[in-house]
Amino acid sequence: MAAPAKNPVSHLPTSIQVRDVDFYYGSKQTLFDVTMDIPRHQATAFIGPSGCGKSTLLRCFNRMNDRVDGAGVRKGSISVEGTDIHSTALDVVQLRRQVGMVFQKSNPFPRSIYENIAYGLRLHGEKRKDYLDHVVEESLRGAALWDEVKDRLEQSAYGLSGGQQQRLCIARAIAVKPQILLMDEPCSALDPIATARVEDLFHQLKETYTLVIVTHNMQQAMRTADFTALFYLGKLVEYDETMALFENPKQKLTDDYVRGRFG
Ligand SMILES: Nc1ncnc2c1ncn2[C@@H]1O[C@H](COP(=O)(O)OP(=O)(O)OP(=O)(O)O)[C@@H](O)[C@H]1O
Repeated sequence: MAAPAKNPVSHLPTSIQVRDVDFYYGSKQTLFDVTMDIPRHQATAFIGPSGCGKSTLLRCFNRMNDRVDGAGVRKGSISVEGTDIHSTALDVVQLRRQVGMVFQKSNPFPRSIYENIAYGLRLHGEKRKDYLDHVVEESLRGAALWDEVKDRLEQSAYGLSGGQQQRLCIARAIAVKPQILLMDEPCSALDPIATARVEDLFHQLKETYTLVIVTHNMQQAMRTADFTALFYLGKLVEYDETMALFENPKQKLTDDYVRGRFG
Protein backbone atom coordinates (compact mmCIF):
# COMPACT_ATOMS: atom_id res chain seq x y z
CA MET A 1 0.00 0.00 0.00
CA ALA A 2 1.38 3.43 -0.92
CA ALA A 3 1.73 6.10 1.77
CA PRO A 4 -1.53 7.93 2.63
CA ALA A 5 -2.13 11.30 1.00
CA LYS A 6 -0.54 14.35 2.53
CA ASN A 7 -2.45 15.89 5.41
CA PRO A 8 -5.50 17.41 3.64
CA VAL A 9 -6.41 19.64 6.59
CA SER A 10 -3.06 21.27 7.30
CA HIS A 11 -4.55 24.69 6.46
CA LEU A 12 -7.34 24.36 9.06
CA PRO A 13 -7.48 24.63 12.86
CA THR A 14 -7.33 21.20 14.46
CA SER A 15 -9.63 19.69 17.10
CA ILE A 16 -8.04 16.25 17.34
CA GLN A 17 -4.46 15.33 16.56
CA VAL A 18 -3.61 11.62 16.17
CA ARG A 19 0.07 10.71 15.94
CA ASP A 20 1.54 7.27 15.13
CA VAL A 21 -1.16 5.43 17.09
CA ASP A 22 -1.03 1.67 17.61
CA PHE A 23 -4.04 0.31 19.47
CA TYR A 24 -4.53 -3.17 20.95
CA TYR A 25 -7.39 -5.21 22.38
CA GLY A 26 -5.30 -7.49 24.60
CA SER A 27 -2.74 -9.09 22.31
CA LYS A 28 -4.64 -8.19 19.15
CA GLN A 29 -3.42 -5.09 17.35
CA THR A 30 -6.34 -3.19 15.83
CA LEU A 31 -4.87 0.14 14.73
CA PHE A 32 -1.48 0.49 13.04
CA ASP A 33 0.49 3.70 13.10
CA VAL A 34 -2.48 6.00 12.49
CA THR A 35 -1.65 9.68 12.04
CA MET A 36 -4.26 12.27 11.17
CA ASP A 37 -5.66 15.66 12.15
CA ILE A 38 -9.40 16.21 12.55
CA PRO A 39 -10.31 19.78 11.60
CA ARG A 40 -12.40 22.00 13.89
CA HIS A 41 -16.01 22.78 12.91
CA GLN A 42 -15.92 20.48 9.93
CA ALA A 43 -17.55 17.08 9.42
CA THR A 44 -15.10 14.23 8.94
CA ALA A 45 -16.31 10.76 7.93
CA PHE A 46 -14.55 7.47 8.70
CA ILE A 47 -15.36 4.79 6.14
CA GLY A 48 -14.05 1.31 5.45
CA PRO A 49 -15.08 -2.33 5.60
CA SER A 50 -16.44 -3.91 8.76
CA GLY A 51 -13.76 -4.53 11.37
CA CYS A 52 -11.21 -2.07 9.91
CA GLY A 53 -11.03 -0.09 13.16
CA LYS A 54 -13.24 2.96 12.54
CA SER A 55 -15.20 2.69 15.79
CA THR A 56 -12.08 1.81 17.75
CA LEU A 57 -10.37 5.01 16.66
CA LEU A 58 -13.54 7.01 17.35
CA ARG A 59 -13.77 5.55 20.85
CA CYS A 60 -10.13 6.45 21.50
CA PHE A 61 -11.04 10.14 21.24
CA ASN A 62 -12.98 10.19 24.50
CA ARG A 63 -11.23 7.19 26.04
CA MET A 64 -14.32 5.00 25.85
CA ASN A 65 -12.01 2.08 25.09
CA ASP A 66 -10.62 2.37 28.61
CA ARG A 67 -13.72 0.44 29.67
CA VAL A 68 -12.50 -2.67 27.79
CA ASP A 69 -10.08 -4.80 29.84
CA GLY A 70 -6.58 -4.86 28.39
CA ALA A 71 -7.43 -2.40 25.62
CA GLY A 72 -5.42 0.68 24.91
CA VAL A 73 -3.11 2.83 22.87
CA ARG A 74 0.39 1.32 23.16
CA LYS A 75 2.24 3.70 20.87
CA GLY A 76 1.70 7.25 19.72
CA SER A 77 -0.47 10.02 21.10
CA ILE A 78 -3.87 11.66 20.75
CA SER A 79 -4.54 15.29 21.63
CA VAL A 80 -7.96 16.87 21.94
CA GLU A 81 -8.05 20.64 21.63
CA GLY A 82 -4.35 20.73 22.43
CA THR A 83 -4.38 18.40 25.48
CA ASP A 84 -2.80 14.94 25.42
CA ILE A 85 -5.71 12.68 26.43
CA HIS A 86 -3.39 10.19 28.12
CA SER A 87 -1.74 12.81 30.28
CA THR A 88 -1.96 11.91 33.96
CA ALA A 89 -3.32 15.39 34.65
CA LEU A 90 -6.34 14.83 32.39
CA ASP A 91 -9.79 14.50 33.98
CA VAL A 92 -11.54 11.75 31.95
CA VAL A 93 -15.00 12.90 33.05
CA GLN A 94 -14.18 16.36 31.71
CA LEU A 95 -12.83 14.81 28.47
CA ARG A 96 -16.12 12.93 27.95
CA ARG A 97 -18.00 16.19 28.46
CA GLN A 98 -15.79 17.85 25.89
CA VAL A 99 -16.12 14.95 23.45
CA GLY A 100 -19.75 13.80 23.21
CA MET A 101 -20.78 10.56 21.57
CA VAL A 102 -23.92 9.35 19.81
CA PHE A 103 -24.18 5.68 18.91
CA GLN A 104 -25.91 3.72 16.18
CA LYS A 105 -28.85 3.06 18.40
CA SER A 106 -28.46 5.46 21.24
CA ASN A 107 -31.48 4.58 23.32
CA PRO A 108 -33.16 7.29 25.34
CA PHE A 109 -33.56 6.62 29.05
CA PRO A 110 -36.98 5.31 30.17
CA ARG A 111 -37.89 8.80 31.35
CA SER A 112 -39.60 11.89 30.00
CA ILE A 113 -38.20 13.83 27.05
CA TYR A 114 -37.29 16.64 29.47
CA GLU A 115 -35.54 14.31 31.90
CA ASN A 116 -33.49 12.69 29.13
CA ILE A 117 -31.68 15.99 28.81
CA ALA A 118 -31.89 17.36 32.34
CA TYR A 119 -30.67 14.11 33.95
CA GLY A 120 -27.10 14.38 32.68
CA LEU A 121 -26.87 17.98 33.81
CA ARG A 122 -28.15 17.07 37.26
CA LEU A 123 -25.48 14.37 37.45
CA HIS A 124 -22.97 17.16 36.93
CA GLY A 125 -24.51 18.98 39.91
CA GLU A 126 -26.85 21.39 38.12
CA LYS A 127 -29.99 22.08 40.19
CA ARG A 128 -31.29 25.43 38.94
CA LYS A 129 -34.71 24.80 37.34
CA ASP A 130 -34.57 27.92 35.16
CA TYR A 131 -31.18 26.93 33.82
CA LEU A 132 -32.31 23.34 33.19
CA ASP A 133 -35.40 24.61 31.33
CA HIS A 134 -33.18 26.85 29.25
CA VAL A 135 -30.70 24.09 28.35
CA VAL A 136 -33.45 21.58 27.56
CA GLU A 137 -34.99 24.04 25.10
CA GLU A 138 -31.65 25.12 23.66
CA SER A 139 -30.50 21.51 23.16
CA LEU A 140 -33.76 20.41 21.59
CA ARG A 141 -33.60 23.40 19.25
CA GLY A 142 -29.98 22.50 18.46
CA ALA A 143 -31.10 19.00 17.53
CA ALA A 144 -33.98 20.38 15.39
CA LEU A 145 -36.52 18.67 17.65
CA TRP A 146 -37.99 21.48 19.74
CA ASP A 147 -41.00 22.25 17.52
CA GLU A 148 -41.98 18.58 17.45
CA VAL A 149 -41.83 17.98 21.20
CA LYS A 150 -42.27 21.31 22.99
CA ASP A 151 -45.86 20.47 23.97
CA ARG A 152 -45.04 17.04 25.35
CA LEU A 153 -41.81 17.44 27.25
CA GLU A 154 -43.18 15.50 30.21
CA GLN A 155 -44.18 12.49 28.08
CA SER A 156 -42.03 9.38 27.78
CA ALA A 157 -39.18 9.53 25.30
CA TYR A 158 -40.29 6.09 24.15
CA GLY A 159 -43.32 7.72 22.50
CA LEU A 160 -41.01 9.33 19.93
CA SER A 161 -40.25 7.84 16.53
CA GLY A 162 -36.84 6.26 15.90
CA GLY A 163 -35.60 9.38 14.11
CA GLN A 164 -36.89 11.63 16.88
CA GLN A 165 -35.23 9.40 19.49
CA GLN A 166 -31.93 9.70 17.63
CA ARG A 167 -32.25 13.49 17.56
CA LEU A 168 -33.13 13.40 21.29
CA CYS A 169 -29.87 11.52 21.88
CA ILE A 170 -28.04 14.21 19.91
CA ALA A 171 -29.80 16.85 22.06
CA ARG A 172 -28.68 14.95 25.18
CA ALA A 173 -25.10 14.90 23.91
CA ILE A 174 -25.03 18.63 23.14
CA ALA A 175 -26.70 19.62 26.44
CA VAL A 176 -23.39 19.33 28.29
CA LYS A 177 -21.83 21.68 25.72
CA PRO A 178 -19.16 19.51 24.12
CA GLN A 179 -16.73 20.84 21.55
CA ILE A 180 -16.65 17.64 19.55
CA LEU A 181 -19.45 15.22 18.62
CA LEU A 182 -18.59 11.66 17.67
CA MET A 183 -21.29 9.78 15.78
CA ASP A 184 -21.01 6.03 15.35
CA GLU A 185 -23.35 4.91 12.55
CA PRO A 186 -25.94 7.45 13.72
CA CYS A 187 -28.44 6.74 10.94
CA SER A 188 -28.13 3.02 10.34
CA ALA A 189 -31.30 2.25 12.29
CA LEU A 190 -33.32 5.02 10.63
CA ASP A 191 -35.60 5.14 7.61
CA PRO A 192 -34.68 7.41 4.66
CA ILE A 193 -36.82 10.33 5.85
CA ALA A 194 -35.42 10.28 9.38
CA THR A 195 -31.92 9.85 7.93
CA ALA A 196 -32.39 12.97 5.81
CA ARG A 197 -33.48 14.95 8.90
CA VAL A 198 -30.41 13.85 10.85
CA GLU A 199 -28.11 14.54 7.89
CA ASP A 200 -29.58 18.06 7.57
CA LEU A 201 -28.85 18.49 11.23
CA PHE A 202 -25.17 17.63 10.69
CA HIS A 203 -24.83 20.65 8.43
CA GLN A 204 -26.12 22.92 11.21
CA LEU A 205 -24.20 21.19 14.00
CA LYS A 206 -20.81 21.65 12.44
CA GLU A 207 -21.15 25.43 12.78
CA THR A 208 -20.80 24.85 16.52
CA TYR A 209 -19.14 21.45 16.89
CA THR A 210 -16.44 19.37 15.29
CA LEU A 211 -18.18 16.28 13.88
CA VAL A 212 -16.67 12.86 13.31
CA ILE A 213 -19.06 10.39 11.69
CA VAL A 214 -18.42 6.66 11.30
CA THR A 215 -20.55 5.35 8.46
CA HIS A 216 -20.83 2.40 6.12
CA ASN A 217 -22.95 4.54 3.86
CA MET A 218 -20.71 6.15 1.26
CA GLN A 219 -23.58 8.30 -0.02
CA GLN A 220 -23.96 9.62 3.49
CA ALA A 221 -20.27 10.49 3.65
CA MET A 222 -20.62 12.30 0.32
CA ARG A 223 -23.71 14.18 1.47
CA THR A 224 -22.46 15.22 4.89
CA ALA A 225 -18.68 15.12 5.26
CA ASP A 226 -16.17 17.79 4.30
CA PHE A 227 -13.33 15.28 4.68
CA THR A 228 -13.30 11.50 4.50
CA ALA A 229 -10.81 8.95 5.79
CA LEU A 230 -10.75 5.39 4.46
CA PHE A 231 -9.44 2.66 6.79
CA TYR A 232 -8.49 -0.89 5.91
CA LEU A 233 -7.19 -3.56 8.31
CA GLY A 234 -6.48 -0.95 10.99
CA LYS A 235 -4.55 1.38 8.71
CA LEU A 236 -5.44 4.78 7.36
CA VAL A 237 -5.40 4.25 3.60
CA GLU A 238 -6.43 7.65 2.32
CA TYR A 239 -7.66 10.91 3.82
CA ASP A 240 -8.82 13.76 1.68
CA GLU A 241 -11.58 16.21 0.89
CA THR A 242 -14.64 14.04 0.45
CA MET A 243 -15.26 14.72 -3.23
CA ALA A 244 -11.57 14.26 -4.07
CA LEU A 245 -11.48 10.92 -2.26
CA PHE A 246 -14.56 9.63 -4.04
CA GLU A 247 -13.98 11.10 -7.47
CA ASN A 248 -10.23 11.11 -7.75
CA PRO A 249 -8.78 8.58 -5.29
CA LYS A 250 -5.01 8.42 -5.08
CA GLN A 251 -4.83 4.81 -3.90
CA LYS A 252 -5.98 1.76 -5.86
CA LEU A 253 -7.50 0.37 -2.65
CA THR A 254 -9.65 3.49 -2.29
CA ASP A 255 -10.67 3.34 -5.92
CA ASP A 256 -11.73 -0.31 -5.50
CA TYR A 257 -13.59 0.43 -2.28
CA VAL A 258 -15.54 3.45 -3.47
CA ARG A 259 -16.48 1.71 -6.73
CA GLY A 260 -17.71 -1.36 -4.84
CA ARG A 261 -14.96 -3.63 -6.24
CA PHE A 262 -13.88 -4.83 -2.85
CA GLY A 263 -13.72 -8.21 -1.30
N1 LIG B 1 -14.22 -4.83 22.78
C1 LIG B 1 -13.47 -5.48 21.90
N2 LIG B 1 -12.66 -6.50 22.29
C2 LIG B 1 -11.89 -7.16 21.39
N3 LIG B 1 -11.85 -6.88 20.08
C3 LIG B 1 -12.63 -5.89 19.63
C4 LIG B 1 -13.48 -5.13 20.52
N4 LIG B 1 -14.13 -4.20 19.78
C5 LIG B 1 -13.71 -4.36 18.50
N5 LIG B 1 -12.83 -5.37 18.41
C6 LIG B 1 -12.16 -5.84 17.21
O1 LIG B 1 -11.38 -4.77 16.69
C7 LIG B 1 -11.45 -4.75 15.26
C8 LIG B 1 -11.95 -3.40 14.83
O2 LIG B 1 -13.29 -3.25 15.28
P1 LIG B 1 -14.09 -1.89 15.07
O3 LIG B 1 -15.41 -2.05 15.74
O4 LIG B 1 -13.26 -0.77 15.48
O5 LIG B 1 -14.24 -1.88 13.50
P2 LIG B 1 -15.23 -1.06 12.59
O6 LIG B 1 -14.47 -0.68 11.39
O7 LIG B 1 -15.86 0.03 13.36
O8 LIG B 1 -16.30 -2.18 12.23
P3 LIG B 1 -17.87 -2.07 11.95
O9 LIG B 1 -17.99 -1.22 10.73
O10 LIG B 1 -18.29 -3.48 11.73
O11 LIG B 1 -18.50 -1.45 13.17
C9 LIG B 1 -12.36 -5.91 14.86
O12 LIG B 1 -11.56 -7.00 14.52
C10 LIG B 1 -13.15 -6.19 16.11
O13 LIG B 1 -13.52 -7.54 16.19
